Amino acid sequence: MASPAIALAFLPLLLTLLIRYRFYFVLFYRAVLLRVWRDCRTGLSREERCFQYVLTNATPGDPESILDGFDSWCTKKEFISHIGPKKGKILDRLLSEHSPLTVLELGAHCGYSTVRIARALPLGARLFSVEMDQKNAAIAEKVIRLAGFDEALVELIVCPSDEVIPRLRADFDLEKLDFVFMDHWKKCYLPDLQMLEGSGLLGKGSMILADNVLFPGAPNFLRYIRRCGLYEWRVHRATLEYSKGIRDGMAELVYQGTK
Ligand SMILES: C[S@@+](CC[C@H](N)C(=O)[O-])C[C@H]1O[C@@H](n2cnc3c(N)ncnc32)[C@H](O)[C@@H]1O
Ligand SMILES: [Mg+2]
Repeated sequence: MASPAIALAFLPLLLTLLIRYRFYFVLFYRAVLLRVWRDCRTGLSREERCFQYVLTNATPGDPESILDGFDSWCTKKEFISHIGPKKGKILDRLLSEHSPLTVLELGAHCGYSTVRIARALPLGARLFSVEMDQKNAAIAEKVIRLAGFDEALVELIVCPSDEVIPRLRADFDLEKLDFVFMDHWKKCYLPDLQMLEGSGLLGKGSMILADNVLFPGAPNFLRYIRRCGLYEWRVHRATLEYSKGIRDGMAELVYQGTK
């Protein structure tokens, strides 16, 4: 007799939690449960499913239609953590304001942000995109070439960031990085930033844009940039890609070094 009464007593609390955290429940459903179910049903990864959709719906050589294909899939079908159209517009604006000639991207995944960056670069620019997962990189490579970008503009480096950063100067003939987009595992943001500082590739005015610093979050990275005194910085507040109601942000850093 006691259990229905206990259940009733907890009902308001349960409802409050459900309402307060509804966006996180939706994200968990879309990013985890739906993904596992579709992986089993199709025998494909979510990246492969997404790529198949883009391939059938986008126009080769047209980066806009490729980005639209990704956005449409990720909004209507499955969550994939591309930067997405809303935060993507902040990235677009910063690129058009700074016209960087040498760009490093950490975490290409399926190549969505790679295409987004490449299409905004001035003539003669080079984009080095780093992705450590072989399967993701294989999709990214196809997406980049489908968008019409050749290897002179976009070079995909299949390697963990901490192995490639120390080799950038010698192996890729780089003197200075004008723009770095960080969107790989959040625990790598701080060590990779410090490795970039040590490499001498950051010069006065080099910009670093780091995605998802509020969700999933990169607290050590934010603490460091607040204290180190090497950067002018701000956080662009936004919502998580392809989600409503989950607060996220991108950190924009401008290196104040002397080079
Ligand atoms: C959030 S996804 C990147 C999304 C992509 N930037 C976009 O907006 O379309 C993160 C990717 O970073 C890759 N990654 C994570 N840590 C890495 C590292 N240390 N070095 C290279 N790639 C890494 C993962 O394999 C994954 O594909
Ligand atoms: Mg991201």
